[in-house]
Amino acid sequence: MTSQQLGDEMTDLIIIGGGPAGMFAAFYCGMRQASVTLIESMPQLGGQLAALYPEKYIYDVAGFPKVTAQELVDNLLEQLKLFNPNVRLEEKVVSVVKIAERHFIVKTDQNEYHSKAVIITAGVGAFEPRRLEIPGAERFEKSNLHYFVNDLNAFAGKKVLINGGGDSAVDWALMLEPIAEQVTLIHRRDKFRAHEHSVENLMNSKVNVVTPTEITELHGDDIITKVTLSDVKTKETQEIEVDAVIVNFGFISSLGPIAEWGIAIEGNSIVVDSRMETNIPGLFAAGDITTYPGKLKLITVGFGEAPTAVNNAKVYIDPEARLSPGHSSNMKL
Ligand SMILES: Cc1cc2nc3c(=O)[nH]c(=O)nc-3n(C[C@H](O)[C@H](O)[C@H](O)COP(=O)(O)OP(=O)(O)OC[C@H]3O[C@@H](n4cnc5c(N)ncnc54)[C@H](O)[C@@H]3O)c2cc1C
Repeated sequence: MTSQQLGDEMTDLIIIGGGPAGMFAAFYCGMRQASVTLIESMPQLGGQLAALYPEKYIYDVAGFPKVTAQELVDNLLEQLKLFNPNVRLEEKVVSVVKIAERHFIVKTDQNEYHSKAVIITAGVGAFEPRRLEIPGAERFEKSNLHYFVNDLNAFAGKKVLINGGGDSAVDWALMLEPIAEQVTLIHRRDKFRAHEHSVENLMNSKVNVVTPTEITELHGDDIITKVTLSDVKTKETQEIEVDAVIVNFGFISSLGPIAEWGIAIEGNSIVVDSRMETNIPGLFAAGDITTYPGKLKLITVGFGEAPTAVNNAKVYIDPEARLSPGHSSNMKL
């Protein structure tokens, strides 16, 4: 869904953050025939749902008695594809500046975008994986040190070392075990935090589980070829040969630069009015990032705030436009 639409081209809206609120807001732009660029710092859309709890069931989204977080994200993706918006992944927004009425400049760590209005749906801030704290480790991030698994088959026939003790680490180990030549899972504690059922499957699988162990050295020039593992208690070390290292220590998030954009902030949240507009006209916000009296940080609330923000942004962009979108059931798609 990504496109090369970059630089000076002006869109009606830029949406910052591709969690559920941002995804639904981007879809809703299509409902109002507003052009949009959706920018997300992670390699995937879905926000907290995809990053933190993809396998968990959610019970409080209207119309879904029970849905896993990933299924909800997949459905949002399908809905989003209806209008095929411009989606920019792995770009972190670093600044938003209003240079004139109906003209914002949004800079990411890679590009500069222009739009008539902006909606911030940045949740608890940009997510980043918690990284391996070994000097020089970052030089392998472009080759075989991974913090995400997007394609299991990329590890086919390989010797894979996975480091982590939560659900993702254990799930990846179990999913890769039949595909990879060998899977070793290490964790610095003896006990895994993952779901008991997954841990039981792990212990009955062919995954080589080594605990309490941590990585102390990565060897190789452009790619990691060998890893030194150290027993956390005895400090005994061993070296193992690897083709790939996958680290899952969870994610960290922070409001980061958002706090410096001149927007009224209360605690870690952006103050909005009943139009979901911030103190800067034309700059709106929706979802977990917002605050107002009685605010609830729930997916379903973000799903309501997103259309409110888009419809009001539409009026900001074109004061002649109607606020009310009419009923979607009257549309012919
Ligand atoms: C374990 C867990 C279980 C939960 N269960 C439920 C539940 O059952 N029901 C419920 O209603 N809610 C639940 N929640 C809360 C729910 O996940 C949040 O309310 C929801 O994710 C908020 O959506 P959002 O789109 O506002 O923000 P987020 O999901 O946080 O998404 C924000 C996105 O913006 C991106 N971003 C931030 N800053 C930038 C930037 N500068 N540049 C680019 N991208 C940026 C982030 O990377 C992120 O992907 C749960 C939360 C957790 C952690």
